[in-house]
Amino acid sequence: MKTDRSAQLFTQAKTYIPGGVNSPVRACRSVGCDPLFVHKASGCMITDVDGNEFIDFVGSWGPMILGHAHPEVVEAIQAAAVQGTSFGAPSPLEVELASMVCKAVPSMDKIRFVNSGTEATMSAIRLARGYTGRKVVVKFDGCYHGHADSFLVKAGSGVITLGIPGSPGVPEDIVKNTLSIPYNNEEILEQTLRDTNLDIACVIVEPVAGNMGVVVPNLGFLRKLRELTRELGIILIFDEVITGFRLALGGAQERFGIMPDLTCLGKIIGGGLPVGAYGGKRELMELIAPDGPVYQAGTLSGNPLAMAAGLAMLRVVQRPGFYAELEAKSDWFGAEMEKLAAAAPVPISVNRIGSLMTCFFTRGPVTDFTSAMTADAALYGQYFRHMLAGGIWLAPSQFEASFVSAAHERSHLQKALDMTESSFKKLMV
Ligand SMILES: Cc1ncc(COP(=O)(O)O)c(C=O)c1O
Ligand SMILES: N[C@H](C=O)CCC(=O)O
Repeated sequence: MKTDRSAQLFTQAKTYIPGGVNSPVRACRSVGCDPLFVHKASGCMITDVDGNEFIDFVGSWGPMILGHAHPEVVEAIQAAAVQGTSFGAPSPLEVELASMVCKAVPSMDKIRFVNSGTEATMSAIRLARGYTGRKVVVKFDGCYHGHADSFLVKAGSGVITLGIPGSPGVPEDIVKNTLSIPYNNEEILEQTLRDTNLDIACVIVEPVAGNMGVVVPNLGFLRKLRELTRELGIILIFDEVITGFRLALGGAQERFGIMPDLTCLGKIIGGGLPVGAYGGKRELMELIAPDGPVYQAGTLSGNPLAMAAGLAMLRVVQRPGFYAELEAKSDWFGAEMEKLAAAAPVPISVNRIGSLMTCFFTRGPVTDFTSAMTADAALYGQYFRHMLAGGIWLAPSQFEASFVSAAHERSHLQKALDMTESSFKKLMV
């Protein structure tokens, strides 16, 4: 594969940008190659600056549920752009998207738009602390909630990929108010939440973990989490930045029938433009300024281009049969992957729910951070490189999700399966 132009750009990028990238996992270090620079993307295809074409299973880390450059999304952005790109004042599109999201997400009465998933989670824990008057945030090992100080404790995503245990620059005083406990472990959960020495304001959870690779929760664990937090007056925050509008129109909460107090969103609701949001019960959301004293603001929040893109995307996903179709093809794809994994020369464990999947290079089952960490990241690196050479664009880390989109047709998925079969055969232990 010719990669001269990407190599040139990477050299130039490293001169001006730390590691040559604007988000660490993109540097592809854990999979042993340099990043390819993207020229364009359309549907489920992505084309690099050297003209190589790939079937994309990253989808910009989740937002592109319709595939790239969906005509209705592009048209909406163009139409919004000619009216002005930011006003710093309310505009009608925000109201329309807010009402659409609140109607779709079962537990959400009110919503506040921000500019990223990180801003959403950071603001949600501030609100939880403001409401309860308590300090401690409980999270789960291997879950990732963005890069705000409070979350960089046993975090997932790039933090695992790069093997960074915490992060310099995050004061001890902040970290001591974050408690990270194992995912899917009801006993430790109950012990922790009932500990009267802890001043717990909230629990934040990915209702399906996507940032240590995909880890599906035991329903009993999520139910227990809901019961205990309700009983103990602790705010339950679902971080649905990945799962929102992906696992169902109403996200994981609709799929599992478990309602949090606050929900964080991002990715799909911005149609591929920078966005985040948090929302929930009226009584909580009315504490946010200017209605209440919990301050949170943003120059570009409710940006008209992001609102227009999000609205266009959400209109499409609400069409009859959208999720049933995405689910059916993901089920078929996942089942075929499981057959290939079972026949592979090395142990591989496939975790999947709906259109989210991770092949862990370990015997499994992978149910939490400890079992995810038994995966052989070097073997994943080999797999990644074989797949890339065969025209398949996967997440450049063992500890991330793959995403199937509405734009993937059976032929694309079959090509990915064929490449997977031959890549598995080439793996060298
Ligand atoms: C579950 C989850 N929460 C929060 C974030 C942070 O979102 P962002 O990268 O938009 O800040 C991400 C992704 O990065 C995520 O996957
Ligand atoms: N795992 C992250 C989002 O879900 C990956 C995105 C990033 O941090 O670049």
